[in-house]
Amino acid sequence: MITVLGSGAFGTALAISLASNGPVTLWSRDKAQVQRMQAEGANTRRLPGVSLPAQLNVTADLPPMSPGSICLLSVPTQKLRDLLIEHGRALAHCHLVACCKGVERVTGYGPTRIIAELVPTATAAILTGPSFAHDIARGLPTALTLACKDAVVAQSLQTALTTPNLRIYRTTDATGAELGGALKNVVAVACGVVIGAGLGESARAALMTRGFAELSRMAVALGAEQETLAGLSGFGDLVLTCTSEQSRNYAFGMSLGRNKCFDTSITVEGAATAQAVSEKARKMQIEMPITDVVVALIDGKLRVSQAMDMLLSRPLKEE
Ligand SMILES: NC(=O)c1ccc[n+]([C@@H]2O[C@H](COP(=O)([O-])OP(=O)(O)OC[C@H]3O[C@@H](n4cnc5c(N)ncnc54)[C@H](O)[C@@H]3O)[C@@H](O)[C@H]2O)c1
Ligand SMILES: O=P(O)(O)OC[C@H](O)CO
Repeated sequence: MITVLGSGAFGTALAISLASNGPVTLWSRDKAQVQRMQAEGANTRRLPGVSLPAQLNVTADLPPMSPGSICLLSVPTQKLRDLLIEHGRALAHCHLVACCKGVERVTGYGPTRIIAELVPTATAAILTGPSFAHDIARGLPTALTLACKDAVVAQSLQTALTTPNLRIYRTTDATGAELGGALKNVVAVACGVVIGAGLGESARAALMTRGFAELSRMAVALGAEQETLAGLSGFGDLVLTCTSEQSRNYAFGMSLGRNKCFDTSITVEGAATAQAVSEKARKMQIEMPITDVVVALIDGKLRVSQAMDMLLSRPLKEE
């Protein structure tokens, strides 16, 4: 039995897809939301228009976990620590699969390191790659990367999480998989700004390319393999997130580019990640000009025109 913790858009979508293999439990901390989902047979707040299958049990009571149980942790990265502080003991001997993309603002840690710190007896893994919750929930074909440092566990999770519409690849490079997924969100915010401000698709293509160079520089310095970054969890997700208005990071960037407000209740992982990574890069003396500009725009310290001037006036160099 697979348990998904967190009944937001992504957790619900994964639970729906996994239910085509067998029974799945979807846990939410919010009793009222559970009652609504049970009554309506859908998660109308986060995934409107998609019915919950019969094999999916929605509950506010965390079921007992036997050793080796698979638990997907689908909450925003900035909330993962709170979830594990509250429920880590119940998850002590599970395979914990982070389903979030970000770097923790306060510590600079990625999801697998947060798991390792708070639940050291569990196995930490991450599921990431180009995928919109609505696409997965509607049964559209999607390919993701499952990363776990333990090759044997990686293989068993790959098998368990593959469904008719979810094709899972595996890697032991958890650092590469989680950094690619986290850092592409920052580039997506920047691309949204460019399109929102009417600067054109050529500028976006340049930003995506230089953004990929920037995220690779940082991720490799932190131990990622370049091959992983060029795969689904890095380049693949960068392409999706930087080109679709379905992306919340991209949509947030567009609102910055248009000088419009954005609903603060919407999960935008790239904002906190940009701040965490910009600080880390400064300490490591790694140049991340796009990330720095995203932070300055979010903080209101730069206008879009000034940001573009800063990026375009950098010293000329080899590609
Ligand atoms: N939505 C997508 O299309 C998509 C696709 C791929 C990956 N992701 C990733 O999935 C992660 C979650 O995103 P989402 O779209 O599901 O967000 P969401 O905003 O739809 O849902 C977040 C959920 O987390 C719950 N939550 C927050 N703090 C919690 C806590 N302490 N304990 C228990 N539950 C808590 C909230 O109640 C909410 O149900 C993000 O890292 C995102 O990058 C999302
Ligand atoms: O809506 P976003 O921007 O959080 O993107 C969702 C996924 O990460 C895309 O793969």
